[in-house]
Amino acid sequence: MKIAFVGAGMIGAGLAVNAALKGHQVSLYDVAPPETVQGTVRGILDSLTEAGAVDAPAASAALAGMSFTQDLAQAVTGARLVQECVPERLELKQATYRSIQELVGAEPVIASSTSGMFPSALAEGALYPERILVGHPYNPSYLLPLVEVCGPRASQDSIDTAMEVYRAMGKEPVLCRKEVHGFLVNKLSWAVMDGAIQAVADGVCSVEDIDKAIMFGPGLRMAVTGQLLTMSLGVPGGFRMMGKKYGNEEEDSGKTAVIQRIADGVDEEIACRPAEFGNTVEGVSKFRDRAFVEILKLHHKI
Ligand SMILES: NC(=O)C1=CN([C@@H]2O[C@H](COP(=O)(O)OP(=O)(O)OC[C@H]3O[C@@H](n4cnc5c(N)ncnc54)[C@H](O)[C@@H]3O)[C@@H](O)[C@H]2O)C=CC1
Ligand SMILES: O=C(O)[C@@H](O)C(=O)[C@H](O)[C@@H](O)CO
Repeated sequence: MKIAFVGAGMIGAGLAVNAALKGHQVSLYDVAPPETVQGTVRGILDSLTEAGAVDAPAASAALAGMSFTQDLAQAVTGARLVQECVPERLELKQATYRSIQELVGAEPVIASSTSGMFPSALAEGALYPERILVGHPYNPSYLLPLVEVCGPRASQDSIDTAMEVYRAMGKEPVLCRKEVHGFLVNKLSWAVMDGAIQAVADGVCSVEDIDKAIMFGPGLRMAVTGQLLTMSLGVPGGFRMMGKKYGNEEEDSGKTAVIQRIADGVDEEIACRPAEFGNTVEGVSKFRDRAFVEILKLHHKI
């Protein structure tokens, strides 16, 4: 399938490389000269090759499958999805969508990489607002799998198409059902950043120590088992027993319904995991430990 990337800087070029490495037809449109964008793409492919993520023939084939243009019509015509990655300016994004939809109508889904703008604001004034949603990636976009899809007012076909295209790019799309500040995890990422800044500002720790604390503690766990599964693994009996273990039984008594919902969700998450990643509590714990060992070896901690 053809996927177009409008704005091919740090984020757009990275996502375009993902799509090209999966064999899709990829077009990159930017106001910068094509050779500038090609240079960005080559740099990403070199990084992936040096890191052992791809081999040189695959990198060359990916580059050959990409077209670089300053002609928007050429870039977006025939695209299933247009990933918008222009600078974080609302008017610029809205003008970009109008230009795209004037050229190709409601054909492509338009997904914005925006860090925090709401899809309803982005779609204001659009010819086909139901085709506009957010597909928020994480830097470095050529490696981090997450794309947060958010579009409560987009059509179901638009949502389904975006999820399908991201999976075909090898990404891990998750659906953010409501327009909330920071979507699913930018909100958490910004909260961690604010907390880290405050700890340093208050003289509680150094910059290096707060980063070490995160990367060798909760950050390492989150990288392998998220947050809710992580906490569940730390308590015999799982999430249902958290209050008892940490002495919050009285406080938790008022949250029984949500704790039950989380515990049931963790049980389902474990059961739905592929066997090789562990689909029992014991299996997940063993997978977790294997993953920690590999990461800690890179940090020369093992
Ligand atoms: N950098 C990051 O860590 C992340 C950024 N984002 C979001 O992704 C979007 C892009 O950010 P970056 O890639 O970091 O910015 P960037 O500045 O690296 O790339 C933006 C690209 O857009 C091009 N551009 C400017 N005006 C244009 C126009 N009218 N039409 C087409 N292209 C145009 C620029 O030449 C540049 O190549 C922003 O909305 C940002 O908030 C999302 C996740 C992470
Ligand atoms: O951190 C990321 O890669 C993304 O969440 C982003 O959108 C931006 O970096 C944003 O967090 C900057 O505030």
